Amino acid sequence: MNILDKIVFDKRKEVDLKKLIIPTSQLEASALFERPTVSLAKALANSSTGIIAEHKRRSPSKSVINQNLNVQDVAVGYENAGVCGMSVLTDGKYFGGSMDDLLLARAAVSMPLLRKEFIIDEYQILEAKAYGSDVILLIAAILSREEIKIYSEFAKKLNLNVLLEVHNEEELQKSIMPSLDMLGVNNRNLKTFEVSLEISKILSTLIPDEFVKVSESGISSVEAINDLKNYGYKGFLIGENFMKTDNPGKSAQQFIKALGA
Ligand SMILES: O=C(O)c1ccccc1NCC(=O)[C@H](O)[C@H](O)COP(=O)(O)O
Repeated sequence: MNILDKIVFDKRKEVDLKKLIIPTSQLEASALFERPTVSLAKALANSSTGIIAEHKRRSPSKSVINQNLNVQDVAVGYENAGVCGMSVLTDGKYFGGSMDDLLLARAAVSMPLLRKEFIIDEYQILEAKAYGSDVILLIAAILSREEIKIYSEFAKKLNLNVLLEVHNEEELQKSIMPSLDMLGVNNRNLKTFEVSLEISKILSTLIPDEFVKVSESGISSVEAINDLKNYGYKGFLIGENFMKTDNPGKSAQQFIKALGA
């Protein structure tokens, strides 16, 4: 099994267990379920910087990145830095995240929040909404076209934005459909961890204009962003580059200042 297979294997067990503990009726009754959501796609389309900053304690590829930070401090720092939105990893086993991270971030900021998760069940989309998320991530490598359609249409009914993530042409071709808001190209191969920004450049011409284009992973320089902008990218998801520092908000602020957009 590669790492993605392992994550999905564990995720199925986790979701089955959660369903027994918190029924969907309880998720739907949560106060945040009625909260009007904020569009990340619109924020990116109207931005000249396009940064989506991530909260990421550890990862399968890098092990520990930073376990010493308070998620609310990180969220407020990112918002004050002027990022367009924040990605909150909620997977516990492989990334050290939690649903509480999402809830705490939601309580601290008003910018769009992306639940960064391995979604394989509608239950997780209800959970995302109940815990204050504005956006869900769907990963083409772990979903069929039919599942992408069902989950993205379900998310749209809940007024959530959908970011669909691909890593190669085959994943992109099978995924294009009107119920997506943003198409993200992950520069990291989630099976081998190899990172190349060239993937974003190669796939850029195949992404229809109606979708906001997002480049994800391995981005650590202003030069890389300025280069990717030439390929039509409006969003840039950055995790480790900010999270490896003592003050991710300040790092994001300096990065955005250097972008000078
Ligand atoms: O980051 C990993 O090692 C990883 C491994 C397996 C599945 C997903 C993984 N990462 C999720 C992400 O897509 C990134 O956290 C995100 O794009 C930010 O990447 P980076 O700026 O390189 O931290």
